[in-house]
Amino acid sequence: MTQTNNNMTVNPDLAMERAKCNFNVLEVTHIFDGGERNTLQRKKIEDVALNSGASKDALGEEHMSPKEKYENAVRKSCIYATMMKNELAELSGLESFGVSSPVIRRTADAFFKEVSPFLLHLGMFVPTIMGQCTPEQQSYWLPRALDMQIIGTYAQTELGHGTFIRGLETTATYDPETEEFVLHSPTLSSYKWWAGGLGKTVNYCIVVAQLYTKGECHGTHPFIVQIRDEDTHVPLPGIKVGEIGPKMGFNTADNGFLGFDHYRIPREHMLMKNAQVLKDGTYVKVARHGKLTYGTMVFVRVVLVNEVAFNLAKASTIAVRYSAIRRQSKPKPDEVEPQILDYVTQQHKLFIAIATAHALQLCSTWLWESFSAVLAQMKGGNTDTLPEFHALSSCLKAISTSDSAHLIEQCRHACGGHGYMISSGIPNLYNFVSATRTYEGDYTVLLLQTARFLVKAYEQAEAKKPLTPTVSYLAHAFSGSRATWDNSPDGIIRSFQALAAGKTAVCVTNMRKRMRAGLSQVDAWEMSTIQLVAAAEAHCRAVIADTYRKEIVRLTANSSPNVKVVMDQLTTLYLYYWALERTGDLLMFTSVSQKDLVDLQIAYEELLLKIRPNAVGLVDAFDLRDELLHSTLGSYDGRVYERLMEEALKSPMNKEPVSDAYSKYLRPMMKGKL
Ligand SMILES: CC/C=C\C/C=C\C/C=C\C/C=C\C=C\C(=O)SCCNC(=O)CCNC(=O)[C@H](O)C(C)(C)COP(=O)(O)OP(=O)(O)OC[C@H]1O[C@@H](n2cnc3c(N)ncnc32)[C@H](O)[C@@H]1OP(=O)(O)O
Ligand SMILES: Cc1cc2nc3c(=O)[nH]c(=O)nc-3n(C[C@H](O)[C@H](O)[C@H](O)COP(=O)(O)OP(=O)(O)OC[C@H]3O[C@@H](n4cnc5c(N)ncnc54)[C@H](O)[C@@H]3O)c2cc1C
Repeated sequence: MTQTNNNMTVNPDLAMERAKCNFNVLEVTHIFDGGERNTLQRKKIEDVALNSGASKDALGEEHMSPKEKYENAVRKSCIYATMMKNELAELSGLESFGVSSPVIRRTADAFFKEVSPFLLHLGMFVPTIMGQCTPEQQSYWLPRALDMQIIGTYAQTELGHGTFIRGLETTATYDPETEEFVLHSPTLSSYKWWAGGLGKTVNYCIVVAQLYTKGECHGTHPFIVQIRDEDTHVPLPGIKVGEIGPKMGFNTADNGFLGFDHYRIPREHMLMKNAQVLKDGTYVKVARHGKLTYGTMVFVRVVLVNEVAFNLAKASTIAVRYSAIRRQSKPKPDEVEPQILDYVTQQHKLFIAIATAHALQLCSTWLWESFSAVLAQMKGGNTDTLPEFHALSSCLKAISTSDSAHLIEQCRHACGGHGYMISSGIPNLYNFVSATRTYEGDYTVLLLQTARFLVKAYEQAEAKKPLTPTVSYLAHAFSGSRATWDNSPDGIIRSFQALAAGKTAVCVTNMRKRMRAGLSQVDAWEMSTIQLVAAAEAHCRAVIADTYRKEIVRLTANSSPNVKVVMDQLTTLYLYYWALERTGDLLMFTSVSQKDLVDLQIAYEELLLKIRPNAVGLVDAFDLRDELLHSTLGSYDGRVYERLMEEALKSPMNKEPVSDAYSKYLRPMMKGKL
């Protein structure tokens, strides 16, 4: 593994762990990166972007005021944007800045402990222009956006509605006299709320509003709207815009609010790929599927699976390296205190995080490829695969973000008190990832979208109609007997599928019973939603397990024997872990016995011991440079205590020997003079 400083002194425990590792770390790096070519390209990009030191701050972000933090984030965003235009675009094989790649996104993380105020420009503004504009509109807006002559965001959510897009209240009313749309915020709850970069950074945004023309509402549509002067950056007349205030994370993203007072924009500023308003106000629907205007959200849901895999890889790197250098307690009085990584409970907390990072990384690549295939079909006018893809991307977004947030928090627990320090890097990772569970579609809401699809697929299976690939297992849901338990990887995956099918069947049966008892379809659905969410979760676990296993078998076909073994151990660990988490369900829907489960628990514990010697090698294989980790606990050299002390000494509280608070409050109080 290449490090920036080859002469570093490494903590002896970490050095010992690296000597113990029995597989070729670089080979696993290639698997995680999706091939040797990608690794080489990533390293080149990282070298150019990070070796200059431009990502570093003189004073840690955490010691800055909110205003200083924001300004510093803008400063570094501009440096990074300029690098991307100049050096990085060619290196990454991108034609121009803006069409971001995961590697470019990841490298940017070295510049920000929280996030860039440009995240929404790259993440949603540019993709919406690419996905929702006509070719003419694109040729006008895209070059300006890619060149950062304009900076934009995506303002959909309002104070009153986020989930229920059809309930948005902002109106865009067409005026044929002037050939303009009049944007208006009729109520407080209709104010746009949350859009990243809106508070202070952007001068344009995509606004999602209810379209009215000829007195008729045609539902929500996207518009491109200038909100600040291109020269002075002053908000334009009719625009009320500001920043929404401190949050749990995302504090450098200047999330904002936005209101319109009869604000006029040209007709051409409606994004017209999927629907158009002609000069005379006639509404023309172009798209063959009603939900294509939700396309940017689907894109970001796909991207997020990769994003959280990366953040989980970071958290597990920090926690595993720290657990290798940390020694605590003395279970054997005559021996030295063990590394905390030797505790089986610690391995139970951490190895699933490593395995999940791999599982999600591989699923994200597979999901991206499926997305590309769906997009290619849609280009030819065929939207048949969209419902399945919507169901798939919804559940993968929900489960990947939720599992990653949970496991990052588990990594923090694994680091004891020091994990609670901002300088450990884990709190910022958690704050970032826990938000991903909510934004771009809340966890429960998205799983219920998948459940809709599962119920329909179940009914198709019942009617012996053909099923789409991700739910083909439902065809076996009507055998009448419980699935046969078998603890081989394929056997466990079949059991996960049986759980998903069984849970879906229970939902359908209960809904039908409730409807027979007099409930409406909507109420019967509502009463079953706890189980529907559980069914969608089970379906998603089956998809992840199946994809992870198949991809690892494929990707390690030519690997060296020890790499094959360790990758197989990780996938097996993932399967055992989730089987043991779902023992109740397995007992309900498969033939598993109490003895089978006791045996599985023992096999799981033995697997942890087998993985233990390679644990540091496995996180080294994520190949995350120190600049990306921002962590006192997780650096490659393991100088944990030195770094913790160095960081503590940087605290502005340590600048003066006696705090002003002493003379102002403590002394008067102690002397009875307050
Ligand atoms: C380069 C980038 C690098 C890195 C990126 C890193 C970070 C990310 C970048 C930015 C993130 C930061 C900020 C976050 C931004 C945001 O959060 S933007 C706002 C996002 N908002 C949401 O996600 C709202 C969630 N709500 C919805 O999606 C929908 O409203 C809904 C809950 C799905 C329901 O919609 P609706 O009420 O209109 O529909 P239904 O009546 O329930 O369903 C009707 C049928 O339509 C189907 N459907 C719904 N959605 C879709 C879709 N997207 N595609 C296809 N089909 C869809 C639905 O299944 C129903 O089908 P039916 O069952 O056959 O009837
Ligand atoms: C950090 C961050 C950044 C964001 N950035 C942007 C941005 O740039 N642009 C933008 O437009 N938006 C942005 N958002 C908004 C985000 O998309 C919404 O917050 C998200 O979609 C959830 O919607 P909501 O807030 O309305 O939650 P709500 O829908 O009010 O959810 C609250 C609770 O109600 C439950 N619930 C709601 N509806 C249902 C239902 N039908 N069935 C069962 N349960 C339900 C949910 O599960 C949840 O438990 C951002 C949010 C965050 C946190």
